[in-house]
Amino acid sequence: MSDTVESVIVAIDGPSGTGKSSTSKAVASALGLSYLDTGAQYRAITWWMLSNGIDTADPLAIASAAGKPVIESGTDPAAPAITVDGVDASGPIRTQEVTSKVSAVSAVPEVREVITGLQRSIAAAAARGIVVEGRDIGTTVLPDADLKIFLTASPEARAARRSGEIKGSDVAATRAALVARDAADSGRKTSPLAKADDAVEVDTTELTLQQVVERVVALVEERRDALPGAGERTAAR
Ligand SMILES: Nc1ncnc2c1ncn2[C@@H]1O[C@H](COP(=O)(O)OP(=O)(O)O)[C@@H](O)[C@H]1O
Ligand SMILES: Nc1ccn([C@H]2C[C@H](O)[C@@H](COP(=O)(O)OP(=O)(O)O)O2)c(=O)n1
Repeated sequence: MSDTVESVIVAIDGPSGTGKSSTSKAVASALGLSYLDTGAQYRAITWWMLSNGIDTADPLAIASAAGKPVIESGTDPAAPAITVDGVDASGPIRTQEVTSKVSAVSAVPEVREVITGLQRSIAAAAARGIVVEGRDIGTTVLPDADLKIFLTASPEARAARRSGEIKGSDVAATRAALVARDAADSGRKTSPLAKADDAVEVDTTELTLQQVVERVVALVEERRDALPGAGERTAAR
């Protein structure tokens, strides 16, 4: 291992409830990396559209408004933060209303162009490296990431995890909503949810969160040790 710790970019993609957010935050904290929740950004723009009376069933209206909101993401894994036009949006982006509209809004190419640009500039500014989680990070946003992980889990496990977060929620209804959102996210034309050819797939169905985190941390360390020196690497990019 070299004396200097190389900057490393990690992409973690997968469907809802596979453990992307929990794993990414824990891996970033363990390795001293920045963290970016790209789903929160799509939720934030969706919240802005709803708050500003934009019809989320009208792709043209969404497209023409896509550049208006100012979305800022914090990158501290211990304190994830997101603001829209300077207002804290971390609570409102998790409502059922936003969850039910986010796939339609995030399928609009103009929205993806704006948000993808933001994501690339945040990743480029992360001096020690970053863990970026989403749906199209390994395929589209950061195709040169040093390590790509694709998390999966059975729909049953994912629904049980998600319903565990909301008191009194119905597992069958949660499962149906998850499967519908995955189908919309995987079926859209512009950068759908997909596993990159060079991603490492980790099925988390039978693993604890701690086991997933340990596996990903080991993969990052292995990859980081194999990276060329910082000088050579900068020149190569
Ligand atoms: N391997 C795992 N085993 C059990 N529960 C998990 C596991 N990974 C994540 N969870 C839990 O499942 C829920 C969804 O995880 P989250 O990280 O938000 O998934 P995603 O970001 O992929 O939607 C959270 O309550 C989290 O604590
Ligand atoms: N890179 C990304 C991240 C999220 N999205 C869209 C599709 C997802 O259904 C929504 C919400 O993502 P989020 O990661 O918050 O979803 P869950 O945590 O699984 O509920 O955003 C996307 O299109 N591309």
